[in-house]
Amino acid sequence: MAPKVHAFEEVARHNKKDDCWLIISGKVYDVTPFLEEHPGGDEVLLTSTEKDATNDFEDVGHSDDARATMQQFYIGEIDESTLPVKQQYTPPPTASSTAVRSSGSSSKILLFILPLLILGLAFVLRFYLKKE
Ligand code: HEM
Repeated sequence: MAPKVHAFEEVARHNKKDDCWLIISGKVYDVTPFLEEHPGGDEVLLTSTEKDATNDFEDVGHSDDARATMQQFYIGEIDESTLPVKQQYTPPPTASSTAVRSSGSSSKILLFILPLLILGLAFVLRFYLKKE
């Protein structure tokens, strides 16, 4: 029989002590009956719900025994396309960097306009002084 494919949203709803599902290496496990027996405690299992717990599971370096034990809790596969995409953190532009950028461009304009203004003023003064 083909394994049942679960959507992430559905799996994520099973996040309680009396109803706890985990996603590990693309597979879904209903570990509810194992919570009390888990040598690492029930809390770590509960905090590994609502996400892909593969890293959490592998980071501990579980034994082959643990991997054999988990088989009895297997209830299907996760629909990978429904897993939330890990967002890459891109820091927003800081106030100082935008200030530098904008002050940079406005000072360039000023550098261009200032000599023209001075030149214009010189012409106007010359015109009036000649008249007098
Ligand atoms: C179906 C899933 C899981 C099964 C069957 C399982 C089983 C086991 C077993 C049998 C042990 C004893 C040590 C060993 O044999 O490796 C253990 C320890 C432990 N597990 Fe899990 N585990 C599962 C998932 C998880 C997850 C998702 C975490 C999250 C971090 C976790 C965290 C731990 C921790 C912290 C220990 C204690 C390690 C120590 O004190 O040495 N386990 N687990």
